[in-house]
Amino acid sequence: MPEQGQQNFADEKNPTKPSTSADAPPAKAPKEDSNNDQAPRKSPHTNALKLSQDGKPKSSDSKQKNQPAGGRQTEEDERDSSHSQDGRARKSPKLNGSNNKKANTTQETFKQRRQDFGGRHNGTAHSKTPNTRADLERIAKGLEKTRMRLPVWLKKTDIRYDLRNHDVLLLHGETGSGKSTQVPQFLYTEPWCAEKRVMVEKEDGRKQEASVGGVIAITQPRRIAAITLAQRVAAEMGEPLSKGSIASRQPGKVGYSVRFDSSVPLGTKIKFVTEGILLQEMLSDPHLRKYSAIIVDEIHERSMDVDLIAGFLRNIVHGDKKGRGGIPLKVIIMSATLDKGGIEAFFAKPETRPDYVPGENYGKVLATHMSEDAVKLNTEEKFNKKPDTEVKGPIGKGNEKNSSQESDAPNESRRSSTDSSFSSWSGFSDSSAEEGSRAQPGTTENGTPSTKSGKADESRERKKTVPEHAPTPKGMIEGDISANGVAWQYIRGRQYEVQTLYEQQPVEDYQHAMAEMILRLHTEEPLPGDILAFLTGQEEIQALQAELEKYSAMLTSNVPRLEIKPLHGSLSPEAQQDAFVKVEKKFTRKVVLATNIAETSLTVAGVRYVVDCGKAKVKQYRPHLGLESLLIKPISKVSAIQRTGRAGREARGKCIRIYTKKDYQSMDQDEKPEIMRCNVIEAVLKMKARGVKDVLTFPFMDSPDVLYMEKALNHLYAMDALDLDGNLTKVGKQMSRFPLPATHGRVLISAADEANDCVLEVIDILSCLNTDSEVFLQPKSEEQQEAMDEGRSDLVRREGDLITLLTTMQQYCSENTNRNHWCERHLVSVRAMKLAMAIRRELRQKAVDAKLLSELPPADPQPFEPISPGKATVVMKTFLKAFIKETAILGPDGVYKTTSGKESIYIHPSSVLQGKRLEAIMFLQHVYTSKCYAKKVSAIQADWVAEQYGI
Ligand SMILES: Nc1ncnc2c1ncn2[C@@H]1O[C@H](COP(=O)(O)OP(=O)(O)OP(=O)(O)O)[C@@H](O)[C@H]1O
Repeated sequence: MPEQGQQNFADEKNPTKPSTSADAPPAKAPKEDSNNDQAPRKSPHTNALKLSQDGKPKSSDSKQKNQPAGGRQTEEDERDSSHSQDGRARKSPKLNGSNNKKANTTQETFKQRRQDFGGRHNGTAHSKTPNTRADLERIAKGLEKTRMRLPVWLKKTDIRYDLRNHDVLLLHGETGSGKSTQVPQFLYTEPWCAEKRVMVEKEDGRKQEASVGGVIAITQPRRIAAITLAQRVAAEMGEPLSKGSIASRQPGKVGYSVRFDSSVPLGTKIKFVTEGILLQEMLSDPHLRKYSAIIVDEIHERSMDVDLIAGFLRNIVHGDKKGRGGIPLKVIIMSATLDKGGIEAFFAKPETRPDYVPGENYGKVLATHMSEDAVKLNTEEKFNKKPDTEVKGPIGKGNEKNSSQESDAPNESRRSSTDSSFSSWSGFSDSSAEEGSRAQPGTTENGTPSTKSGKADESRERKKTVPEHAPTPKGMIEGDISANGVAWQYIRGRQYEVQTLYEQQPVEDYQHAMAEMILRLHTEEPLPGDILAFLTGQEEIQALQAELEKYSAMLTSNVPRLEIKPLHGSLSPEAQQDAFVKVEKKFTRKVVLATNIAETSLTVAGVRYVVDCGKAKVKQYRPHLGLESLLIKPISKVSAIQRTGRAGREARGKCIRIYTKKDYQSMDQDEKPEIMRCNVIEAVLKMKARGVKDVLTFPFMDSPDVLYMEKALNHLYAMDALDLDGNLTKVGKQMSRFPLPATHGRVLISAADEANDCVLEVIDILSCLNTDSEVFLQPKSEEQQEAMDEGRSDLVRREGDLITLLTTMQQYCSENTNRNHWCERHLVSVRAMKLAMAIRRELRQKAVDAKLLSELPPADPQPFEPISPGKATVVMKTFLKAFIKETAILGPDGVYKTTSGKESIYIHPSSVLQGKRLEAIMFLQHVYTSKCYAKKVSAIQADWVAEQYGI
């Protein structure tokens, strides 16, 4: 459901920016998702699944056995299939395995293979933690061979060599080639990476001795990637990675730091961080003195934060380095879908590219992130190989007609070798075939050298062997060998190949098609081989999970069990980690249903099949309304390639795209950078807080629209964060130090004014607003609605949602028996409340540090005292200071009109004020679908608005 980004703490990509979480409306809510206006949901296999009298699925007709899954069209062939003309009516998959004898006899092999497959301690979430150094070393030893087979290993020497001679390296390597896990390990022992004591220049020009360097930071767009990569790298290095405060007292080389969770052992050399955390660190360490190198991973995502980081890094790289005592900061930019030319121009020494001007490059220098050729290389050419290399092994049988023959006559009705793999569920993979399918590093699957220069690269590799911990050996050139100062490496090949399949015809209902495909894969593909499916949001995931679980219960005993795991931003970190755990149960296949949170960086243990719906929720700013909306849109080619790359990481795999090849070809090359389509108020505040005087001349790869910048500057000025000269005021400085969206920070500061004196109340409300999911669970039926109305009657306040949230938090905290039961009774989310409590603790402490509170309040539980109407008015007026533009007045026609744009707006069904006719409202969020809904609504008076506008 598209909606305005909810401001929240735990947003994956940026802890201080609006969340993309969406909540399901109550049963009686109108259909909101205009982008998702589809026919009523059908069960998967309505055409297909035949149930016997006892409700169990019957086997479908034997013809089905030979049909390709969903009549897919591979990259190189089209064929007739079980599709009807409209491409939707696939025939039934067999839900009772056709090869149960093989299945039963191979269960032992399966068990064995699962152990070989990586074991428990491979850096994925696991149930048992190794205790001793010896355990850790054993695990690391076990992973060594796998590491050395990664394509990036062939480039180890080149990478080291380049960074001894350049400050910037662009690393373009295919998904799964080993960039994120191996590159920091190649570099942390390099001589330039040692910590040094030097004289640095302070902001006031005075000199002082300080430590510079010693640590490598690797930024990730999402917290889950930062955590799982740190776990993996720690496992590969035989290093401990404990949680919480113990971690900071224990020695170790690998750590991570994300919002609300960090593990940074003593002596950390490699630290995975989210982009937001690195920006936060720059507040106190603008020269990044702690670091010898910053690796910016997945730059293609072009989040607002990564664009800011790139600009700051460019300034450090080309600056005078006095703040670092003359020690250069190495910058490594990595992606599987890298815009090489554009980023190279951006980081090049300015004197070498006098024609290059940062700032207006989207669609020109910086577009596109990948050249068409590179995309081709990653997709079409890759799969256009000789059929025997493509289909041998566990997925295909390798004995059918080859696909190149078929591609000669694409319209003929025939089965390709690839299709055969969808014939029926047929037991377990053949390990020898599996081994055979492994693409050797540096070679393509048919054995030819994979790097562009092939043998030349290998001999260069031999010549330039740099032993660990060694100074530059003879023969290696010291000094800057590239005039523009930017080195570039390309890593071709991933460890295992992935075959891409398309729909033959556009699907009418992608959710239905996804369900059908998942079941089809499950019933026809051998184990092991988990499935990762990409959907657009939480509601879709929940609906599909319910559907699959229902069908799972109907599977006959000779078909593996299904274990469904959701993976989206609104889940707790623990619940997210659950999706990464290898399935321990026998004869079971894991199906992970994910949003684009899993699109880049991640290796989800066990996954061999990816099913991609081809869509995602995208945030869009409308400056004239001052509103931001989430819309479901087709993804870009770059995203499709990244999603495909989630398969083929532990074994060869398949990616099934629930769209046609034509759809793929018509996709945009890449996503417009966030900074060009979103509200930039957070970015402007961050720049100002880090000393950028003129934000319009900041070296952005792509500059936001001047109108967006002006809006942001005006808004900050209206909130007293900037003075007339555009300098940050005391209020602005305080705002930037709170881990909150700018508007929320402003409210908190106003709350401390003597006239308001409501800091604790405001913190309670902000804590609830900044969780990553809704505090109130939505009823799913009429009965639940009734139960909820009754259960929540003591929480609901006529002043609206903010005061209702305050009452909820206060009652929850006063509960001294069982808080979980309390949540259950009130249909309140236990998880959201736990997170809200963590945020509350942090905000209270920060409020004391910022002197907004004189001391910490007494510990809970405290007796509950309902807020008085007078105080409630004060609290709402405090919010109005930052949300004056988010107000609306009731018109004579009974419709609210926004005070800033005179747009019609309606109270969302989830609000306690829904259906109420009030003089005026203030809303903190909105959902823009078929019409504009206001969320988090408060009942206010029109003269408060006039007062605030100074009318
Ligand atoms: N948590 C993990 N569990 C199991 N294997 C892993 C894990 N993380 C990485 N690997 C293995 O290491 C390989 C390389 O992973 P890595 O993340 O370094 O690749 P990458 O080139 O950065 O990929 P991408 O561009 O998709 O982020 C994976 O293909 C997988 O085989």
